[in-house]
Amino acid sequence: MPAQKTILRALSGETLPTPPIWMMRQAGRYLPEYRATRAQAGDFLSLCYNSDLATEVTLQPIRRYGFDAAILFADILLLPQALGADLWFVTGEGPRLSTITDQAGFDKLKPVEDIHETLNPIYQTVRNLAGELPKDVTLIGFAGAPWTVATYMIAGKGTPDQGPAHALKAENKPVFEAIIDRLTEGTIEYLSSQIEAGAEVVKIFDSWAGSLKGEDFDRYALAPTKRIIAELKARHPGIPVIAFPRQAGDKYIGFHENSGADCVAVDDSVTAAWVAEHVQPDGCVQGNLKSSHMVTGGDDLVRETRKIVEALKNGPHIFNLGHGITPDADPDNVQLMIDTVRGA
Ligand SMILES: Cc1c2[nH]c(c1CCC(=O)O)Cc1[nH]c(c(CCC(=O)O)c1C)Cc1[nH]c(c(CCC(=O)O)c1C)Cc1[nH]c(c(C)c1CCC(=O)O)C2
Repeated sequence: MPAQKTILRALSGETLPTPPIWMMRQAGRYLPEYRATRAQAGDFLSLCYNSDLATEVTLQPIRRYGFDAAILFADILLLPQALGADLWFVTGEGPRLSTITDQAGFDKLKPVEDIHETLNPIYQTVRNLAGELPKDVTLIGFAGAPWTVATYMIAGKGTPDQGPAHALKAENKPVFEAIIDRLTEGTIEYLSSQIEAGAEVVKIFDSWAGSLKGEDFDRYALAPTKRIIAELKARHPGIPVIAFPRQAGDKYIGFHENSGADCVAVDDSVTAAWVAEHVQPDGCVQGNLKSSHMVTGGDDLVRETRKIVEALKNGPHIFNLGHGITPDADPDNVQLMIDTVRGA
């Protein structure tokens, strides 16, 4: 067998002497070179849809740090936009979308086969990256999980408790479930096209999975993710999938098997020792350093990084943060984390 990339080895269940490493939001505002390219593009969405500049910002953290994986530069909210929702970003506040709260709103969405018209530039970014990345670096494509994307489409913005989506689920289940289904089918097509363009792994971000409890979690976080993974693996045998049901708590236990994911990414609300005991026996895990260490650095960063590497060293592990790096992070702290993981 040819020597494989370290991320792919970990995803196939191999325990490596040093965990491979990449970082959520590794291309982002904490990097001066990202801010410069974003200014050149004009704004965030123009950057996402400009394949050349999106390729450039994806490569920036690879050049600067030599991460083991590159993640496509795009956003989980491009899919609702491709389905016909209006999308814009308010500086300092975040995303805004036209809202869907009833059947009439749902009926305005486009059919799934129409998404590619909008998303073609994203596939072009993937093709560019497949050609330009160093040969030991793995290319990760991604999408949001249906529940998380639906919370933005229903509220029209990010919400602390996903209240509007929970309300629609309670008051108009048919429309709520129709949105989940359309997103599930759209996500299958979107990720399938990324894989055809050259993504070697795909990740499903369910950032708000933790606000679904009990049966709701199984129905609206787990089941759509399972359906997406099953269909992707049927179409692209062997494609590895990372699932990130953020803040799933006890629902992290068994998530590999229940969803079909090759790797479960864990946030920082659980300890690495707990993950080693309850989640890693089922397969590769990814995580889970607190993002705030990228701001504060120092001995705490080194100690906590070592603790995670140590706790997860007896099974397949990809080192990462528990959530995205924040704009106020110090780029030198990222280097310190990488040096600590690699034992430099
Ligand atoms: C919920 C969510 C979104 N987008 C994403 C999620 C799921 C992961 C998570 O929970 O963070 C995922 C995402 N967003 C972005 C990526 C690119 C790949 C990466 O480097 O990780 C990925 C994987 C770029 C981005 N997406 C966004 C930025 C910042 C945009 C800018 O340059 O101003 C980046 C680099 C904007 C964005 N996009 C979104 C929000 C809420 C915001 C505003 C918040 C913020 O400003 O950080 C939606």
